[in-house]
Amino acid sequence: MGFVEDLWAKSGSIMATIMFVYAMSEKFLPPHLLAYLRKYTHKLASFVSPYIQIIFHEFGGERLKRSDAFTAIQTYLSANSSHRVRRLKAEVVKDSQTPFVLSMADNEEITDEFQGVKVWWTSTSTTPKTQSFSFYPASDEKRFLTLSFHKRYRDLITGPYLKHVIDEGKAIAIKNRQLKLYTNNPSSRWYGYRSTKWSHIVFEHPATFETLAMEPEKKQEIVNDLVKFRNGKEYYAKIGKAWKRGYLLYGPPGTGKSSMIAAMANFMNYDVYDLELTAVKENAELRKLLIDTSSKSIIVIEDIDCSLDLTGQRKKKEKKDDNKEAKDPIAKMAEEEENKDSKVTLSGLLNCIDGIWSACSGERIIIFTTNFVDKLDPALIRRGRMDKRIVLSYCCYEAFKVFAKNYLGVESHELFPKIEELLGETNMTPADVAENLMPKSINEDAQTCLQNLINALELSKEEAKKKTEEETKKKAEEEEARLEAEKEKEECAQQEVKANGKSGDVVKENGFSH
Ligand SMILES: Nc1ncnc2c1ncn2[C@@H]1O[C@H](COP(=O)(O)OP(=O)(O)OP(=O)(O)O)[C@@H](O)[C@H]1O
Repeated sequence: MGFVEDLWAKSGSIMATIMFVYAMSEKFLPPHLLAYLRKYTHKLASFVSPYIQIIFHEFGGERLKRSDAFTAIQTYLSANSSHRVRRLKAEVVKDSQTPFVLSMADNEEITDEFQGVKVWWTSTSTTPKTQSFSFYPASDEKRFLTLSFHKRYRDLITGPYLKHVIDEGKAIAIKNRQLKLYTNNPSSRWYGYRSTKWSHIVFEHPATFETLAMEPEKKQEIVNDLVKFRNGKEYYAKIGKAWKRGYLLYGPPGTGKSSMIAAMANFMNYDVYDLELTAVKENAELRKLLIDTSSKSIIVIEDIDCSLDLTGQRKKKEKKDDNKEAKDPIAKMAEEEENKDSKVTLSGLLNCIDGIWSACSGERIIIFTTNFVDKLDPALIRRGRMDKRIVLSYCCYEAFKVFAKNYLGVESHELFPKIEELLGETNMTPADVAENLMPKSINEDAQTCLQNLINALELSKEEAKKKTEEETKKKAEEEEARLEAEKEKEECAQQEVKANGKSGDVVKENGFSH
């Protein structure tokens, strides 16, 4: 049995080799001989071999788009077998974390195993002898992967194995991909037509949930929420809703809103789209930008209270700037037309989010940030639109401990109780705590840094006390001035009454005298 299995295995490998030889001969034989060879090799192969071959071409029929299956299989094979193959090919791949990606070189063969069944993969490329001209750079080279396996395992290999290969290939690609930070450019106008698009840079923010200073329970709650969302594909499909989640982050400046967004993006491995609403001139443009976002992305609208005013209209400032730009009469007419009803409004924004993403596949997160939650329109923050609110506030003791561990490598210290006490007595943002705790030179040890923080907290407490005293004093002075003014007013009124009373007497007297 072992011998037979081995024989079959060998013949599978031989078949793969025949395919190479065949592919190589494509390069050198004249076309009419090649046609014969093709016909008879296939006949012979199918007659003698119990092996099946599946071919995956790099490009589809139109050769415009690289086949997703090919890419996923190549990623899977590169990750699982690059150490087993002797000849590798190095390619610069746009979105990869590494400078180049290694994959199996042409005409190499590797063996894979699935549930105890052996399969063989070969990579082949052919260059037809053609003089035809093409616009597509890869059009003269055909590359394909061939999978060979025993026909006994047809169901296992064409079903579960290929699914496993493609799923794993996609997962590896996501893990290895380089995150991007997109920003929308101010839209430009060309004879009445507006156009806008995203431009991107590599996203390399170092913030993670480990570096984020906040209460551990709150942090865990957010992580759990994200994991639930990420695994929620079936759930969202079942309830018939778009696979999206909205977060509202609010808190004073320097409390970690941007750091939280970066930590979320790194944790989820999602691209970030930083949507600058003030650069968007009309709802149609907003729609286009939202449609252009990829799945597995976080769309961020920062300082929402500054981007749209409370009635949902765009800020007047941008409108003024826009007028300056529109000197051409045609463009001016188009702009006047557009101004009638196409401004970016709050309802436009919300409808875009609800409507477009219901029709788009893939998962998306939208995050609004604000320093002033009370200023926001209730329509924006109502449940369903903003699924979760996250308050980021002044630094608490738990958050300080994260900084102490990350910045100084200390988890306990005799100065901790003093810091806990001071943090309870004064409001200091995490940004300021981080700034004060960070060693200023290599000579500063943990003790010095903690003492620096204590000094800063005491100063902050002192300043806050002084400010409160000044405010109290100011209020008292204002109250005194108000009372004084009231007293003066009363005295004036009394004097007036007196004066009027006297003149009344004169009138009376006069009346009498008449
Ligand atoms: N909770 C936090 N955890 C870790 N680092 C923080 C935190 N809050 C602030 N920081 C530090 O302070 C700096 C400023 O924080 P960040 O930009 O995230 O605050 P923000 O709330 O977004 O501020 P703004 O409202 O001004 O944009 C960051 O570079 C980060 O190092």
